[in-house]
Amino acid sequence: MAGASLAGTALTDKDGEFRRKASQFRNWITKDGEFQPEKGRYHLYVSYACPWAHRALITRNLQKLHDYIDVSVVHFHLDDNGWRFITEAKDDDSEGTIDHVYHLDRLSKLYSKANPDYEGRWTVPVLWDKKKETIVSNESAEIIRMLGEFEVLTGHKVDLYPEELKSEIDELNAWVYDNINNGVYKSGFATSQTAYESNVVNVFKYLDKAENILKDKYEGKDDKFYYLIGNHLTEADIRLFTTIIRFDPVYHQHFKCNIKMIRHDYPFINTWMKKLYWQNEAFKSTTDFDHIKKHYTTSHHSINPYGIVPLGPIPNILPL
Ligand SMILES: N[C@@H](CCC(=O)N[C@@H](CS)C(=O)NCC(=O)O)C(=O)O
Repeated sequence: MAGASLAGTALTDKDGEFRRKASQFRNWITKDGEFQPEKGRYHLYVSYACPWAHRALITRNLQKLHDYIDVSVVHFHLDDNGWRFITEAKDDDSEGTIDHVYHLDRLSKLYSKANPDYEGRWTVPVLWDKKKETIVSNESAEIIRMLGEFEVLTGHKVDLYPEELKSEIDELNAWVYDNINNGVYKSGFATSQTAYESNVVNVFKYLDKAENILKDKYEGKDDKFYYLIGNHLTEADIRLFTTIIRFDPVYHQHFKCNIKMIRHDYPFINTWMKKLYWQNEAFKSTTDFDHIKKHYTTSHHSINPYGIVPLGPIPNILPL
């Protein structure tokens, strides 16, 4: 399975449907477990293009972990051998960074180091343990929760999953994941008209649902808060944001999610996204539209064989 073509067809089942496989490294950082929070022990491997890795970058930023967990960024272009790193350090990260830990040229080699028999896909994000030389987790949903454990060292914690909101967050995360986060991929990677149509219609059904949640809360109010759940920024906002910020620039055309646009048709989601982006540095500083656009449009050859990167929409996100 590892190395299967990202052209699209090898990712779909016989019925033309894309079904995402479960992540395989599922350890947890905990105060008194095998993987304890320690300064400098862990390293985060990400792609700036990837919505799942973007969750981890936003959360690292919100939890103020810059001095605790370093980051390596893969090149935006993904090929049949997976993600790669640039091998000579450069002043900017427009094409990613070197692998700061091992100077590897391929992410696949990191997975082999953790488990030589690994047969899954070589995905980002990866939370790497430099002490045990293994992968703690390659599941973004769990990585963003465990970053909260560093509170014992930093004395700082933004509670993104507060006790009293847990069930509401879980409920929202579940349908957002299946129908929106993963829904855009199911639309874009579909290799039959039927699979595409049912998935794309479904994406918009659930965007409508998210729009109505925000509308019910904020219509007619000039509220400084603008969050999906309660009056708090929670992981639910982070998890929806990383898909919505990519929607007009990429998913609308590249994944053919073009029944509506966020900026024209979803005023409440658009305001919510713009507030997060323009008013919270953790969201803006981790969003790299160049990596995002170039990654999708140059990596999926069956969707865009010549790898032409579309110029629009201009701008990628509207001002507040
Ligand atoms: N369930 C994983 C999914 C991660 C994932 O699919 N990442 C994509 C990038 S957006 C990837 O690395 N794909 C490389 C490949 O499939 O070869 C998570 O949320 O952490």
